Amino acid sequence: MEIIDLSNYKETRFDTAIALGNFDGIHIGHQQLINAMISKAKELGIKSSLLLFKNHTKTIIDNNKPNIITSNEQKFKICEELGIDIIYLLDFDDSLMKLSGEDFIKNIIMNKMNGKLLVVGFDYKFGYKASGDSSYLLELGEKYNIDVIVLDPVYKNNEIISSSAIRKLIVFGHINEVTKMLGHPYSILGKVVTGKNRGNKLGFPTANTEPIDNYVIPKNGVYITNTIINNKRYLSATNIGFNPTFDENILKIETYILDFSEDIYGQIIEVEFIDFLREDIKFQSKEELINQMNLDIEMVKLKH
Ligand SMILES: Cc1cc2nc3c(=O)[nH]c(=O)nc-3n(C[C@H](O)[C@H](O)[C@H](O)COP(=O)(O)O)c2cc1C
Ligand SMILES: Nc1ncnc2c1ncn2[C@@H]1O[C@H](COP(=O)(O)OP(=O)(O)O)[C@@H](O)[C@H]1O
Repeated sequence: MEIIDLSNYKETRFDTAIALGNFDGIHIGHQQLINAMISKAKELGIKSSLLLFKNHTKTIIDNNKPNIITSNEQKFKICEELGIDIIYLLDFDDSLMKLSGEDFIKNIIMNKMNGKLLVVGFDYKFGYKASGDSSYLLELGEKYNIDVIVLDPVYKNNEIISSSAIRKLIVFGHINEVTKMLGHPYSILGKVVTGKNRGNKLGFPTANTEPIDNYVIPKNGVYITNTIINNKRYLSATNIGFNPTFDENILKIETYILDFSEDIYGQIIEVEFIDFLREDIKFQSKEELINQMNLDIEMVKLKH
């Protein structure tokens, strides 16, 4: 897979099929759309691609940094696994925001990417103030001789699978549902930072992580997780909360990694959420907390 930054680039080597959208989470609906785009691209003998914005469109439109499910780095990895040929990256800036739908198709899709086929979801919106919808895209496709495929929504339990539905499920800690809708575990990439140095003394050192992006944070509690360090996956238990036993006031995401004893301060690790175990509790003593943590680890071993 090739990653191409379109800020100072123009595709002149080949024609492309392009999936358009935000693709936050790359959930099973997104995956179906991407797979449809890849098979059609193969049929036509052109390259399969995805257009992503380097920054979320909302950061420019209303100065709002929305919570995300997947960072761009994670999207690249999933796209590579799906078999996409190219990821195009575009800065979403003021001038791009103000492009009309028609100019977006002419200036970006045609002139910069040699787009011959566009695949979008039923609710795709484009152009200044999201004025263009899928039927307008079909019209423009006719006008400029670009194939356009609009796909129907994908349902799970009578509900449309959407990034916003998944964000809510994450916030409520419904991890099983999240995994079913995503088709892969929800995971947070974070840098290991120092904490209060209490973990080791309790017999449970924890890697405290500072998320690398503005992720949706699951509700406070203890989770069965997998932690990926240097491409190796370890079973782990993650606590999200304010350490109520110690009356702290900073939200921490901290992970005890089973069968592990390395110093990983400063490293970027990935924590995959597998299941919710229990609520965060204020214990009366350190000993009670340690007893409960031992039980948690037993549960992690049993349930994973
Ligand atoms: C599996 C697990 C469960 C935890 N559960 C709780 C809890 O219920 N209540 C609480 O106050 N802290 C809980 N903690 C957090 C500990 O208080 C925390 O790891 C300890 O204070 C170490 O903090 P430090 O990383 O700043 O040194 C839990 C930690 C782990 C790894
Ligand atoms: N099994 C383990 N799980 C998590 N971190 C571990 C483990 N073994 C060693 N470590 C290291 O120990 C650090 C955590 O120790 P801890 O006493 O909890 O200190 P801190 O309060 O700085 O997090 C981690 O950041 C990591 O570098």
